[in-house]
Amino acid sequence: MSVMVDIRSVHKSFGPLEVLKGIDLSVRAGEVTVVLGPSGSGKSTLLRTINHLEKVDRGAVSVDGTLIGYRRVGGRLHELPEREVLKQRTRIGFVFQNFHLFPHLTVVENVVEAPVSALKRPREQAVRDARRLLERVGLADKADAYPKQLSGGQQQRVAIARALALEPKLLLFDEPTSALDPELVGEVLDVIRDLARQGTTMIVVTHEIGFAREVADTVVFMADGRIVEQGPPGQVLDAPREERTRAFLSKVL
Ligand SMILES: Nc1ncnc2c1ncn2[C@@H]1O[C@H](COP(=O)(O)OP(=O)(O)OP(=O)(O)O)[C@@H](O)[C@H]1O
Repeated sequence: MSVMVDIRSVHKSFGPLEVLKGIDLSVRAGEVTVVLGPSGSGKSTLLRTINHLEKVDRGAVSVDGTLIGYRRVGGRLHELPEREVLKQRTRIGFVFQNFHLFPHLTVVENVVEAPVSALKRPREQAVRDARRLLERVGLADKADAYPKQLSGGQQQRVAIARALALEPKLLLFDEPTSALDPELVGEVLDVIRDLARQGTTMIVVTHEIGFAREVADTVVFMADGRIVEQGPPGQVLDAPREERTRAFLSKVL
């Protein structure tokens, strides 16, 4: 299977605080990687470097064979112009904890916005595609509602449909269920589970251990800016080698 994400020796600091301290990670196409770790360990920052919402200080991030944000010229890295970064970013779907929907747009308009503006898709076609995607996440009947008329779980499913509208080669989820009431978590995880079954390449930051066990091909455990453990869920979740992983799992399980 081809490599979709290749992260090499990535370092990132915010002022004096070193948040990523040399991350190496490889994600194969069609696989689901779940990232676990205590608060502040660098999980969100890692996701944000993958679609270049954060620039790395050192190291390299490639997605589908293209260095995001950088170009290698004669062995040295040169930054890509912002326009090219934006173009690459449109092929990576990002689903945030707090949905980030446009409140003044209806559900279908939220889904249509990016393909029309970023991919220059004709609006009529984008609306047809959007309605199909809304059906896929179980929200066909909410297409003309506004976000505030939906539950948190429904809003998050709209956010997933919106990410899918860009036909991304990679989907990133940053704690997609942590802002939801417990009874709404399942409906969002069901959608992600379906995407996994269809072979969507995903990196999911979450504290949902049961979900990780069921869906992940690889579980990555981060602590203090480093990946301290990674492997199949049976290994990392059931037989962790690291004391920090054991302590974390005993708290969240
Ligand atoms: N833009 C920023 N400016 C300054 N510090 C930041 C910035 N973004 C993140 N940090 C700091 O970097 C560290 C890692 O943050 P990050 O959000 O990546 O951790 P996390 O593992 O995702 O945590 P959580 O589970 O709480 O979301 C934290 O100490 C955070 O305060």
